[in-house]
Amino acid sequence: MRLATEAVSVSFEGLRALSDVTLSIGKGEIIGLIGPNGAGKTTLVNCLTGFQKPSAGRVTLGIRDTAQWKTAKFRQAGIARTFQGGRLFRDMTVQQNVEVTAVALGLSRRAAAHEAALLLDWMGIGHLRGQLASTLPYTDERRVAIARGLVRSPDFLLLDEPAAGMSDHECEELMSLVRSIPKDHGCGVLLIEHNVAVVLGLCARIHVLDGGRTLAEGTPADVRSNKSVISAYLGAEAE
Ligand SMILES: Nc1ncnc2c1ncn2[C@@H]1O[C@H](COP(=O)(O)OP(=O)(O)OP(=O)(O)O)[C@@H](O)[C@H]1O
Repeated sequence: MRLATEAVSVSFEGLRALSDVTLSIGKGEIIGLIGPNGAGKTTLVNCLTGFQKPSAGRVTLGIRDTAQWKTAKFRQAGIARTFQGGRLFRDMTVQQNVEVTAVALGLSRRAAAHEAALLLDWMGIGHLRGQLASTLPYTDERRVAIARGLVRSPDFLLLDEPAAGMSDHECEELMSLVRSIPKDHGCGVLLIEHNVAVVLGLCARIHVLDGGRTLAEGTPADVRSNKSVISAYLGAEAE
């Protein structure tokens, strides 16, 4: 099963945020989504997760067209995401933040508590269970957000710049967890990440957006050698 956009376009009052973008993610794959600020990366993730309806084109999950789906249905159907800001419930503990998602997705309180504990341990933050979300450093906030995304084993997890603002070391730690998500949780991952070297090292395929359009897509080797990517975006980093 694949999660896909087919020729998706999005316009905001005349501004073309996305034009004709076709992309797909398979279960078990890690796909990188890169591009300069304003390229349309978050808008594409919003389309894939039901937070934005395309102005044209389709978003499909397997053979299902999602056009009539409400936002909540995407998560119930196994498409999870994180947000740039983390979006935790600040007055709840770390454990409660994960539990409420599990309850919202149909687990009993008891099963939700169990699953939350397992996921927090997997993320390496089990010891923070009782801490209020408002007191967390942003590195741990992002981990809690990913744990929430993994509740009830989604088929796809879309991560919107989970490592933004992290040090190289923190980013490396997080990316080694991201790398093991397909194996340990059985889902496909789409990763937005500004550090091109990280994406090239982690992702089987990479999609490059620029000004809302697909500039290139392919393996890290394809992207690294693509002339328009080099001149428009990668510059010296690709040399
Ligand atoms: N709700 C909205 N209303 C109007 N314009 C929007 C809206 N959301 C995004 N845009 C515009 O659409 C374009 C694409 O934005 P988007 O956030 O998808 O880019 P991005 O690649 O995720 O950027 P960044 O790397 O800065 O997060 C930008 O010009 C942005 O200003």
